[in-house]
Amino acid sequence: MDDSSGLKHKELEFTLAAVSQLSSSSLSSSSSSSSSVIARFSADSGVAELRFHRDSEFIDGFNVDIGTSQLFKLGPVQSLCVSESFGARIHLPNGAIAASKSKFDYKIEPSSAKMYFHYYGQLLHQQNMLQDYVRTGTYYAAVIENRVDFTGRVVVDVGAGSGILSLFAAQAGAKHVYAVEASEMAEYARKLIAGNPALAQRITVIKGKVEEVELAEKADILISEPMGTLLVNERMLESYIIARDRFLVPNGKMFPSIGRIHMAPFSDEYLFVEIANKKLQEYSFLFTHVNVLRPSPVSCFIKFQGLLPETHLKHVIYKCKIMLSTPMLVLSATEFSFHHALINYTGCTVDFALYVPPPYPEEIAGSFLAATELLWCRSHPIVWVCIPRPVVDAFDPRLLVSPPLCHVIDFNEIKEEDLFEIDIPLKFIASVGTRVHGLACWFDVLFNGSAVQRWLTTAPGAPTTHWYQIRCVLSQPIYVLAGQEITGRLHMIAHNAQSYTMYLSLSAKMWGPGAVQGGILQTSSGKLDLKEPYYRMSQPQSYTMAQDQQPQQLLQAQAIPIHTEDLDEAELLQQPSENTGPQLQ
Ligand SMILES: C[S@@+](CC[C@H](N)C(=O)[O-])C[C@H]1O[C@@H](n2cnc3c(N)ncnc32)[C@H](O)[C@@H]1O
Repeated sequence: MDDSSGLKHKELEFTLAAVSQLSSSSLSSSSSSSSSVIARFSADSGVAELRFHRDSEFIDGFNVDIGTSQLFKLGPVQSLCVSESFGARIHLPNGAIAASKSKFDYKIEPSSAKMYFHYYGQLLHQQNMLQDYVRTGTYYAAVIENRVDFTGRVVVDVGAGSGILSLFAAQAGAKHVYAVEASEMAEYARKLIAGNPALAQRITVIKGKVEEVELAEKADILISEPMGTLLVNERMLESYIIARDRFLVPNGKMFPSIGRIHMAPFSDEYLFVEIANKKLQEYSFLFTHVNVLRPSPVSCFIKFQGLLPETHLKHVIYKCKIMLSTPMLVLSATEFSFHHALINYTGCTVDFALYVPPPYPEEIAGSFLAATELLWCRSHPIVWVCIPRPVVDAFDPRLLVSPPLCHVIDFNEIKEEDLFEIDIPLKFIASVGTRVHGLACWFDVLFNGSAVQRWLTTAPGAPTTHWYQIRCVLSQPIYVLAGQEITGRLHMIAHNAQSYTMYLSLSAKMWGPGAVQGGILQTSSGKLDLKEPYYRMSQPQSYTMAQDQQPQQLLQAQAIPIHTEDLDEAELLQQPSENTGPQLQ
């Protein structure tokens, strides 16, 4: 703020609707009595700050430097959370300043992060990725072929997992590799790397989040495998970008450096019918019935009614568990704690109890819960509604209705915030007359080495990876004729369960006479949660092509020839093996 405006010493004041996430020692007691807390923007000492006051008293110990802060919207209606980019400075009573939450902690729900790192802390899941020969082999080839980029260089392996990419980088002659891994897998990585003494002396495993750890030196090159389903699921790309900003020297290399999301409309009657049936089944139990009992404290019993197949039980309980630890963010005006989850499962009914101490919140809003929305209405206090999930499987590329278009994400250039909301306008020309049932998506990434450029692709028709492909099924099909234009939008909004809410709409534009008016004939839209896609692996694989029918370039891609003289090192790689079950990525 400049002097001439006269604003330099002014303060802007507003009363907080709710305080629930401030947790310094001095504020913790006020978390539920929000009405008397006032937030005040000030620019006293030239530093714009947000301060909190209760009963005219400045609450010492929690003030936010606006210059280094970010605003996060927690839900469509509810409050904004203000945080500092590099962790809030909490002034402790003894005068020390403690770094508190990191960027990761501010945007990711703790229960989601806990489950996420627990998943990656298990060897089974690392093994599943290691055994994806297309994935691991392409990384290996890309690193070994581009020795020139690694030799004598400092490398950071972002999210090192088992440490496999660190070993590749060290093999390619890296001066030193910092393997940063937040999960318990870091301990295994240490052991695995120690088992390769020739390389181990040039690798340091650091247990922690890339958003939080400090490194002794800057990196010349970053290597990482941050890709989730549809490239962006898990929101690990943001950690890759943060690592770039924290550790990489200017003009340093990123392996991979570019990601592309490819999209095309598809037609698949079998899938459409299957999903339509599944929806009926899910809705039948996701309409919840709520009884409010009034002992002290007040408890609500939520009963799922209707058909609950065994296969869904795990899913439902899992959701309940997510709810157990997350509602504080939504119910910012009140304490909201669940007493315990599952009480009873009798064939087709699941009950669980939750305690809601009065006063009841006026409104609950938000869609941060994975695959669910929690809505508030007075007559039935809580309604839990399912958001459809996209489908993951390998499909025949002949199901595509038009050539794909792609959305490019340049890892060298993109800002972390650019990934909070991804908005892709869609425009296709139908190659055939058919019914369009949804949008098919896949991705690829580029290793832009100085010697060899290599793409890792998850395209339909290419050798299958553990990512397969993803399909968003519309609630209504759209009829198109060959040559007709299909327009639409894929709008993805990141949520704090490390994934995205997807808003998809597809429309068929008028074709033939009258087309110049640009009229829309039919449109179909839907909302999906990318967090836990439906793995359709129990179904017979829709796409199985005999070896002799495969295009030559695909067979070549599967073999992943490595252009290097160090073929003895290539022998370290295992042979391809089967992919197993559902996974995060
Ligand atoms: C997809 S796995 C890849 C593992 C290994 N690099 C590989 O290619 O086999 C991603 C890994 O990154 C770790 N990870 C995710 N986010 C992280 C973060 N913010 N800081 C540190 N590690 C992270 C996960 O725990 C997981 O082990």
